[in-house]
Amino acid sequence: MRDGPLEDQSTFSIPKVRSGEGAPRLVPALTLISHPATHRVGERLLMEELLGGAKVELSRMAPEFLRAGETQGGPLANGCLSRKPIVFAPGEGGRIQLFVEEGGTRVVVGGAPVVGGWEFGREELSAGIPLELADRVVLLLHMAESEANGPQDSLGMVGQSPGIRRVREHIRQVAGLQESVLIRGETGTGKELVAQAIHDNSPRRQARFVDVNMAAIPRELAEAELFGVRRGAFSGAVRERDGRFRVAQGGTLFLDEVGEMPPEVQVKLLRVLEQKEVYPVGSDLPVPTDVRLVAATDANLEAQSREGRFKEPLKYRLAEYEIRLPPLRERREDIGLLFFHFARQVLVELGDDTRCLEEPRDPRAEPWLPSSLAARLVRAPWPGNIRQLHNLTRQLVIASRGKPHLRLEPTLEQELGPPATPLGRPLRSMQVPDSQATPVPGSPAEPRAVPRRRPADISEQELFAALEACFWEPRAAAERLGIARPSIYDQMARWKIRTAGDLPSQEIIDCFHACQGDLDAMVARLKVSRQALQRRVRELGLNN
Ligand SMILES: Nc1ncnc2c1ncn2[C@@H]1O[C@H](COP(=O)(O)OP(=O)(O)OP(=O)(O)O)[C@@H](O)[C@H]1O
Repeated sequence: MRDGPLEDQSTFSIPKVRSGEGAPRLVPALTLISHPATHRVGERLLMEELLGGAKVELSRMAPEFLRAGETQGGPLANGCLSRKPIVFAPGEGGRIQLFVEEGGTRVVVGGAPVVGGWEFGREELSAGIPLELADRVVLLLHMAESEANGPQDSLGMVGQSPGIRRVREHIRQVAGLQESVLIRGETGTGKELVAQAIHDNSPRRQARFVDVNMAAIPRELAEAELFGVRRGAFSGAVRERDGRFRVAQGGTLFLDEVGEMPPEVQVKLLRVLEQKEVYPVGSDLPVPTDVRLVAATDANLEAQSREGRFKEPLKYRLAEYEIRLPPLRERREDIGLLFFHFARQVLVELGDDTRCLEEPRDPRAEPWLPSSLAARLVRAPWPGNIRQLHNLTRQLVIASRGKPHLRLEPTLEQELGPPATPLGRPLRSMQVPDSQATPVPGSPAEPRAVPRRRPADISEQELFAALEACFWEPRAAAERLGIARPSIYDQMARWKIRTAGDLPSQEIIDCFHACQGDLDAMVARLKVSRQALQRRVRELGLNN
């Protein structure tokens, strides 16, 4: 009796592009999914410049890729990539353009080589676009959160995506407390791993972590399993038996698939949680209990409550703190890291050589994980989430034993979805726009997707919305609105929208202290261009 697919139950804690105070800032980014030096996988390049209207050039030599929260990294540095850069440029309406010169690095997107100019839409960007470079390196072009505060202890969980970083923060916040925790997320997203991490980081770590899967216990035995049995309580009960509560005394009891709990057991569990004592089946004598409860579900408990199948008060008791796990399709940037983590595990387990995970001496050698396969992994639908990726990695590695490269057997084809679906569309112009230069009005050489408009026709709301969507960068907002760049400043003055230059020094100083110097937090509060604000902060000597 499982609910169908969730109504996006596990996703609502994942930030979308939002604005306003405290909202995460999304920046176009490139994350390494596959690289012949597999230890580089997971490093990323944030392309902040695109938000400010400038372009980013990517070659073998520059720029540097970093792991989220770290400050030291390096360029792609693979001999098969050209020194001639490929170029990323901002398009209209949040789109991103890619320019590949002939004779430079070969780039394959959606199964087809890109030559000249190409453009990707916002929806494609939020799903993530794999770019195969020179058949050696696979990058995911996507939107990432810019703020990642320092390296994190993994807590046994692989991944650097904002979703998994947030889950780790939740675990750290709640582990040391006594609160019950409800972990929600689709099947295979790692709920049990989170429960274990909570226990391992709690003061109860020396006592037991007891795991009960409510879906695996026959209904009629559920009560006895949890609360124990007194001898003679029913015809089969010849011996006294401790329930799971008793076994977990002093430790953590993990109730997996809690939505499957029979209603009569729900009532008893609620009483146990309220009175902190259990009644074994067939006994009137309460036994005091000291157990921390962690529960997990992929079911829609709210719908079950409405239908009378799950006691609402129990839901509140179980969810004194709630953690939601993102599905894998919303953290595709972690797929490379997870794949190589599982592949290493399997190789070690099989006693096989792990040298295939090191950078080959010959830079022309094909990588162990072919780029086209890495690109397919990153775009697959993954309804079974990390468990499915784990299983598929195992099968791939085992089926390819003794071969120089991983090969996708026809039996695994179906799991990954269609081999290559087209992504993006070609641009009419092959020219990289000089995005730093002021465009010549009406120049026939510059094709424009947004028609030119009279600045006076732009309403206050429209101007504000464009600035907000462009993270308060006037230049980008002007492009978006289809007006000349100098005009946007006139319009901002007309509607009394402040620029960083208009802010009184004292306001900047106060905000700097309130935000503890976090520039992104200041931008969210003051609603002005980041670059310009940074200049003011520097001029005021606040950085020192
Ligand atoms: N972040 C992660 N890093 C490494 N392995 C992970 C991660 N998340 C999940 N896994 C692995 O994926 C598999 C499924 O995880 P887990 O059993 O915790 O999922 P679940 O959400 O509890 O699944 P279900 O709802 O089906 O019980 C396990 O092998 C687990 O070790």
